[in-house]
Amino acid sequence: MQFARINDVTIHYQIIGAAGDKPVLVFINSLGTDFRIWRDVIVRLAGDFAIVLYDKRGHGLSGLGQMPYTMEDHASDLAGLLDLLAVKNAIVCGLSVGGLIAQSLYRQRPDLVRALILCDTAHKIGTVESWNNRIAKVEAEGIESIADGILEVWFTPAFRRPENTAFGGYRNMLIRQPVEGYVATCAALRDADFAEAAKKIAVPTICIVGDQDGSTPPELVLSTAKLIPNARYEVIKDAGHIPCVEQPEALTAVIRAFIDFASHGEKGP
Ligand SMILES: O=C(O)CCC(=O)CC(=O)O
Repeated sequence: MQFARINDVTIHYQIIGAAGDKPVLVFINSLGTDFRIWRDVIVRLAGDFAIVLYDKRGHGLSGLGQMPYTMEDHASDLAGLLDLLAVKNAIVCGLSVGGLIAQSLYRQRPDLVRALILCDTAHKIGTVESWNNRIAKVEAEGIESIADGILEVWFTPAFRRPENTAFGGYRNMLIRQPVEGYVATCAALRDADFAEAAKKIAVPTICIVGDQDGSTPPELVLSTAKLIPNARYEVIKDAGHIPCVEQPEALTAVIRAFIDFASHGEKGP
């Protein structure tokens, strides 16, 4: 287990594989999850890449830090971690709020980013009203009070079968996140709108979405892909908001093909 002190917050991270001449791939998790959601993708990529995983502040084993949070605070934590690890020119893959952190990182520190994989995310997610309602409910009644509704957008009905033990495990992951970190990240989501910044992204980018994503549906993700010059767009079948859990094999294939394209200019997906 590895921990670093970045911007006065304890950040929990993991590195798999030494960089050497391998490309560095950074993964950023979504709201209410920690970096274990990437496990089934990582095991398919390890060996070919140096992989950096971390829990954003307020999630997993990372600390809470100063409230309130902005998307720029989250991105600054990641920049600090990559500086500490002497990583530059990484391929950065973010899921949902992780994708907004990736976009913010690119704005703050373009030297750290050589390509973007924006997974089940957008230039803007939700409305001020929807986030304020969620914040009020979670502050009053806890994360468990909204868990069933959240899990419906995270996963397809096939995954949500009661006998699927993984489903129960991911429910535990959600309801065990710290309320303060969850709520502060909801506020950062509420306040982030990267529509103008998206038009200025000048690195190879792919926008990926699960066909049954109830949080950032395909039409929203496509609208973001259309803002980003030359961005690719790919739909993962039979997946909700978290394809790295539900369809890791298909997602890994799309990631590999995109990296191949971004690295060699070959025809991607
Ligand atoms: O998943 C995220 O990072 C934010 C989008 C969202 O609201 C999904 C959820 O309901 O947990």
